[in-house]
Amino acid sequence: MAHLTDMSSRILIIDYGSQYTQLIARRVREARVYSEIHPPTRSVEWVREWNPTGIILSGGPNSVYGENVPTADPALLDVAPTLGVCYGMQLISHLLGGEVIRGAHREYGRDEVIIDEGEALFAGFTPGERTQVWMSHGDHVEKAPPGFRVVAHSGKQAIAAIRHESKPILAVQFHPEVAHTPRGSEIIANFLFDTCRCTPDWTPGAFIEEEVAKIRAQVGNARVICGLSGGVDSSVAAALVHRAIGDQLTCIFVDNGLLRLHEREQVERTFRAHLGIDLRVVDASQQFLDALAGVDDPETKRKRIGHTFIDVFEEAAQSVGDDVRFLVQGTLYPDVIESVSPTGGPSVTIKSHHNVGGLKPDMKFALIEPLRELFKDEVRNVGRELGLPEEMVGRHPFPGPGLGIRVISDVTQEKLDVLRQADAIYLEEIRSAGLYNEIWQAFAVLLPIRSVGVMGDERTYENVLALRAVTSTDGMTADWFHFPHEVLGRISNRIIREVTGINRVVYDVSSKPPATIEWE
Ligand SMILES: Nc1ncnc2c1ncn2[C@@H]1O[C@H](COP(=O)(O)OP(=O)(O)OP(=O)(O)O)[C@@H](O)[C@H]1O
Ligand SMILES: O=c1[nH]c(=O)c2[nH+]cn([C@@H]3O[C@H](COP(=O)(O)O)[C@@H](O)[C@H]3O)c2[nH]1
Ligand SMILES: NC(=O)CC[C@H](N)C(=O)O
Ligand SMILES: [Mg+2]
Repeated sequence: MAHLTDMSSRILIIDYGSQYTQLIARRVREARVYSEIHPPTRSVEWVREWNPTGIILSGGPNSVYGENVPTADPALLDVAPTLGVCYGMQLISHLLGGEVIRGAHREYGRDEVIIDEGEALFAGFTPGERTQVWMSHGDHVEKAPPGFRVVAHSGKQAIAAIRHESKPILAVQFHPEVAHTPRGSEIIANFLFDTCRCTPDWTPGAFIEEEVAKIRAQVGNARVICGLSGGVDSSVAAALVHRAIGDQLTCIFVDNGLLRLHEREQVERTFRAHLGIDLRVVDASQQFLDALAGVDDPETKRKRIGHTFIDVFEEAAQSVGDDVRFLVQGTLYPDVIESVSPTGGPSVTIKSHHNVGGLKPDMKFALIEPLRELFKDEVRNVGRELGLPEEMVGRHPFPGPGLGIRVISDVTQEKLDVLRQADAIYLEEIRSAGLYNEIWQAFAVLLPIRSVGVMGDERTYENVLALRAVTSTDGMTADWFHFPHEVLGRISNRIIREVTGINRVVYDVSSKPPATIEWE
């Protein structure tokens, strides 16, 4: 890989706080062009100095006509070719004299746009063609600014894309960066290569070597522990760090009592079979149950779980050695963006992932998180490159807070046992129907709602279980999985028959957004 500073093309992404900003970076990365994300507070002089080949303005949660909202100096639009996305498009319109208003209905999820004419941003598309896109906005551009023309529209003539008549300023209302805009990468590539004339010479193939070098420099001779869950991210992080520092690394697997049926045994077995790394298993289930007793607020649960993890790691570190100064976590970008604002930009907290927003503030370790800017499927590829078996890299994600955020309301041992049993049947049936690899993630949720049923002529009054299964590539957007009805029927029958405490099963048909994958 050529060194970053030698790159002939560089894209500056300005983060207005969208959940998807890093996905823009990822698409640019996939097109083999170098990019960096920066907050909207960078001055025009700073940007000129940075010398971008092109600029992308991300989406964001604010409304451009609101007070104290992030904005841009209009002079920015003359520094380099610019593409505005969602809030970015609204901002360009607002700055240059167009009209942005709150719409009667908000548009969330799938939509279609019609390409109005032969526009370079849509090279490869046919004029008049309808193309599927992902929308997530409440405001819209009612009138394009003077000097702009509309190059795509949606629904009832709503403006979906605009371009300046003579300057390289383009904007789209939808999100080309998400996987649910199937031809979004082509649109971004058209901007990069047609409008910005970028050269595709940044290949991330040496990501591993670069990270290995960084980790060695950071760690020196110190000892390092890794929070290992057996999931994809921590296994890949462990393998990567092990490649860098070998025996200085010890992995700690915490049984937090919130794991799935037989998970502890399975993780130990797979890990020992495939990775020659020192592994310690710590049983901390009672500690987690105590921390969760009586808590039903999701954010409080997440923070208690996050803090308890660190307590457990700190204690475990003492048995590893006196000089444990670093904690490796398999944190990925979605964990970060949903928890905090990574660039100091204006994103809001959606949920505090236990390993980011839920961390203990006075923790003793410095963090090593080599995957912090990547997405799940990119991590899977790094894992394959490192030689990890498909059994590890192909696993469905399972969140650190585990069943603790799938028992809605307060967590007790009894509820966990009911959920664990139902969840195991659900996954067993998915596997035996041959659907495991078609689904990105599947799990059951125990609801604090009871309903009346009749079983063997007797009245029952028991809990409702919700099933969730989604398709996704990166966890940032997701769609509910379309199960064959007979499989759903079989799952429901088995759960109601075999699990005492559940007499009704429902299936969750919400996409993300506007829902999230987990319920809490
Ligand atoms: N039971 C556990 N024991 C030790 N560390 C854990 C445990 N659960 C989670 N962690 C830590 O928290 C991080 C984030 O968890 P997360 O579930 O996002 O990732 P993962 O478990 O590695 O992968 P996956 O998303 O495939 O489940 C993990 O990478 C790991 O470092
Ligand atoms: O390790 C984790 N710690 C957490 O606190 C956490 N919360 C959600 N998730 C997982 O992240 C992905 C996106 O989930 P959401 O759509 O619910 O935010 C899904 O794969 C979730 O299972 C977590 N993983
Ligand atoms: N996703 C976005 O960028 C949304 C922009 C703006 N907040 C709206 O709702 O229209
Ligand atoms: Mg996990």
